[in-house]
Amino acid sequence: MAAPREPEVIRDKAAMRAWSRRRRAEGKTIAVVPTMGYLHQGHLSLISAAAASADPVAIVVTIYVNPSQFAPTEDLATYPSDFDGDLRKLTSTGVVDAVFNPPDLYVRGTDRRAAASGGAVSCLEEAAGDGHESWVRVERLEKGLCGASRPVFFRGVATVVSKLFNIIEPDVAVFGKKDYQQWRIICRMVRDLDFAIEIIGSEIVREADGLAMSSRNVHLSREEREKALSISRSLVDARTGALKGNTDCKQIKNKIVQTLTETGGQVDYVEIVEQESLVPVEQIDGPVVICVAAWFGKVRLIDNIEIDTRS
Ligand SMILES: Nc1ncnc2c1ncn2[C@@H]1O[C@H](COP(=O)(O)OP(=O)(O)OP(=O)(O)O)[C@@H](O)[C@H]1O
Ligand SMILES: CC(C)(CO)[C@@H](O)C(=O)[O-]
Ligand code: BAL
Repeated sequence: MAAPREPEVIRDKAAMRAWSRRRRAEGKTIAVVPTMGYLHQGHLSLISAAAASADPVAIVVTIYVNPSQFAPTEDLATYPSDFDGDLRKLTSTGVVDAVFNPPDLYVRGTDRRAAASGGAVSCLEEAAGDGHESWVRVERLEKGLCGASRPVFFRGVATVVSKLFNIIEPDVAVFGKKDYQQWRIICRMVRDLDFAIEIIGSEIVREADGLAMSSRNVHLSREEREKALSISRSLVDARTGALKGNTDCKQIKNKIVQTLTETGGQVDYVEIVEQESLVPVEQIDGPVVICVAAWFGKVRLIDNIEIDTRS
């Protein structure tokens, strides 16, 4: 493990771009790990993947809770944050060179409604006149799964990630497969819009008992957390069953819904889709991923498991 080293904290877009260009001029590959902070081992695994992606490499971790990916009914206001704790964790890795932590990435404009809420609108839909109005959409991939219940989510993600790419100008960007649809959408966006950036998808990091690590887990009570283990357990059971020949998707989905519901979860969706296209399938006979979103108390959790019955 590398010796602890405190990263440089950069809050200004122009300073960030200038920093990246200096590092590139020194011959370094720039790798970025976009996050919303409140870091855990899942995030640190993305940093390890960034460190392994090139040599010499300069690693930038972004910490920015992007308002435009939250609908007004969602949890922007309660999203956990602990910048000092994050900085300590990043320092302890010894490999992070810079943290990009901008106060705001959007031009708010002078629209009266946005100004009335201090410009701090949770969804930028209302920004009008001279405010932000340009959006990146990955039209088909954004529709299903999380896109069905989070209407502005992927538009906000694709847009803010494009902005981060334009500011940081990375060669490599690392995303977690925990947010499977998000990872696939970013891959498609980079391909379609000719961003010269290699996207690395990094495996899900779990707690010892199987729960996928997530910043939002902090909001689970002890009982909710125990019940939420039914997500990873039902996914592992489904995979074991599929590898033994139980490949009927309707049956598999019904079983997962039943397990989650019986343990007190409220299911948002359970879907079995092709890994790259995210098109739903009826039978598992190629590379698929089972994706789940479910509420435990006030916390919406997502998880997934990849299955390839041919391998
Ligand atoms: N358990 C995990 N394993 C691997 N990658 C992860 C894990 N949790 C988050 N990531 C990845 O970290 C990046 C930043 O995610 P984010 O900051 O939203 O954290 P998060 O834990 O997913 O938070 P939440 O799900 O509560 O929004 C994303 O690419 C995400 O997929
Ligand atoms: C990619 C991201 C940093 C964009 O805000 C966010 O959606 C996340 O943390 O997964
Ligand atoms: N990890 C994805 C960020 C979000 O849920 O808003």
